[in-house]
Amino acid sequence: MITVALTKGRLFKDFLKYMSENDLADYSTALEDETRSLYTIVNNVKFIFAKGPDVPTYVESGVADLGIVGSDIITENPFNILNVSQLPFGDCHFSVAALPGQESFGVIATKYTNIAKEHFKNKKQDISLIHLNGSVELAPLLGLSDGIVDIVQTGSTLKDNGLVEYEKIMDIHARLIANKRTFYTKEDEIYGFLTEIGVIE
Ligand SMILES: Nc1ncnc2c1ncn2[C@@H]1O[C@H](COP(=O)(O)OP(=O)(O)OP(=O)(O)O)[C@@H](O)[C@H]1O
Ligand SMILES: O=P(O)(O)OC[C@H]1O[C@H](OP(=O)(O)OP(=O)(O)O)[C@H](O)[C@@H]1O
Repeated sequence: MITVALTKGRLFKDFLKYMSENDLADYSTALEDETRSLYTIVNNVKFIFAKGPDVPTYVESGVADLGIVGSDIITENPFNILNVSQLPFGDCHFSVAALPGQESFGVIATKYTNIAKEHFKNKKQDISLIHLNGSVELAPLLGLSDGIVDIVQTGSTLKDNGLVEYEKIMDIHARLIANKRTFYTKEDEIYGFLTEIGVIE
């Protein structure tokens, strides 16, 4: 049996859509189970449902063999894992955003402090960072920060809060990650699963 760590939110919905578009009804039907159970077994594959930032923790330790996670998560906090491939969903990007007319950025609020720190360091701009856990768009509206570094997908959250993008920092995609040891010790099962779901040929 192999174990695959998934997130519970957007990426999970994208993965289900990918499974149903690729005629993998066995998986999509079983995964659509509406109970609060945090794992399910389909065709000898155990899927566990975790928070995004915890997916690489399960994979690094080897209690999960594979994981699906946003590249934002593993860029913000590097893990000792195999970064196997990009998946065809979960596309979005990181941007610096602020109220229109903002002239300089001294204070930035973000959930992603390492990515923000690196970005401004590369631009040789001295900033202070405020770490928030969500709803970061509030910070410039309330004067807590001059701007934010955050994920933008449709742009609706920025627009609905009167903020604009100043700079795109990097693209984000869903990634398939694997444990460095079991990727080889469970090679047949892992390759079987990845071939079945069309991630490798
Ligand atoms: N608009 C978006 N906002 C945030 N993340 C997005 C967006 N669009 C795509 N993503 C991707 O989705 C990932 C989050 O996936 P998902 O929502 O399944 O995780 P989660 O841990 O269940 O979520 P949450 O943190 O919202 O509870 C992010 O790491 C990012 O790569
Ligand atoms: O460009 P959009 O399609 O509007 O998506 C971007 C928004 O989605 C994410 O927030 P999320 O809903 O995960 O909530 P959070 O603010 O609590 O992190 C992200 O932090 C933005 O706020």
